[in-house]
Amino acid sequence: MERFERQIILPELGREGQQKLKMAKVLVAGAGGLGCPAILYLAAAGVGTIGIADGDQVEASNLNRQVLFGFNNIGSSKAAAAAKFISERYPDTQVNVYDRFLTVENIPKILPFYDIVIDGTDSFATRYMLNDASVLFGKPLVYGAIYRYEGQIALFNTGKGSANYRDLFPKIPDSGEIANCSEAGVLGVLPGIFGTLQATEAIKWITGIGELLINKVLFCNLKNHSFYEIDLVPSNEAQKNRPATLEVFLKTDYSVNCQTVSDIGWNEALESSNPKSSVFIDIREPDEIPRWSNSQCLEIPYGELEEKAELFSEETSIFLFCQHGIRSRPAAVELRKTLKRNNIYSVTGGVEHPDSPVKQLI
Ligand SMILES: Nc1ncnc2c1ncn2[C@@H]1O[C@H](COP(=O)(O)OP(=O)(O)OP(=O)(O)O)[C@@H](O)[C@H]1O
Repeated sequence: MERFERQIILPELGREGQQKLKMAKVLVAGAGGLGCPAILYLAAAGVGTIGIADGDQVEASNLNRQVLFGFNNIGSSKAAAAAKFISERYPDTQVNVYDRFLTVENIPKILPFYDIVIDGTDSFATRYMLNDASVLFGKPLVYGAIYRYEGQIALFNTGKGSANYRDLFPKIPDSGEIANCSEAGVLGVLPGIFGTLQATEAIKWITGIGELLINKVLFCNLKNHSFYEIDLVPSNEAQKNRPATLEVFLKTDYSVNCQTVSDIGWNEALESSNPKSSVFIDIREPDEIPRWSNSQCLEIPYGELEEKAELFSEETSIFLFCQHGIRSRPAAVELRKTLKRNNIYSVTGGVEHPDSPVKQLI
């Protein structure tokens, strides 16, 4: 009781609210930038059972924001490392570890056990899959997403008339349209703020405190301190592609809907390329430096790419690169669509990547 004294004295929470938290079961999908702070504050607040699902391992580049991990965790399962962190500090929290990615096959066995789910994942395929599962199993979903200095959060699927992810994004974007943290970068505190807001929304839903973000999306931009909300109107039209039954859900291949572009690293691209059957194309503007003088590399700025790419035979693999790998991704998506073939790649990290031959020449 002493551990929760400061929140029990909150008039709206009290012993009753604390008991509700103790009885609550929250599933956190993804123990990454959003998931880590969410898990930490849920446990600190006294949520009785937390499920942590993630099939990934800790990398050094995660440490600026995934605050449950340190250098000693590099290479370990994120779900197991997060669970260890929590169990050591809050032995009164029951932690269930799912050290695997959530999929259409495993989520029907996991989700029904929980009261609410927090989405801390980073792929469209998973976001739509989690959303559709939460509707099918009648579980509220706390949505959160971040980009560079901005983020958004909402509470979906709390019952009849409550909007879900498909009302916010009816059309699944091509994965290349929007960069993720590894391409766009992220200030570590941003997922800290949004993961904590997600935990807050879950705690409010469990205890019945305050107003919930139902049919609303909250946005925040850290650069100019703007916090604002928009209304979200549920629509039947947005729901037409959502599997209506468990049977259809189990057969849905979410990764097919999210068209993926094969990103390729410099080392793999260089190894698999050969002058007769592949070409590297620098899609930057001519004044961008450093340049790569290599017989296998052509310089075709993004704007001229579509018309000139017709010149390459179907067998030629095309490796597109730019400064950081941000423009080459949508360029590869567009070119794959135009030329109707898949042997077109975006080289991860562009010329600024440490493995890039251009960087190594400097
Ligand atoms: N289907 C899924 N089930 C469970 N966890 C998932 C699923 N898809 C993605 N995740 C996890 O969501 C987390 C998202 O974290 P975050 O956005 O911070 O990115 P990251 O993948 O850890 O790092 P980076 O994008 O920099 O490589 C990751 O740990 C990832 O493994």
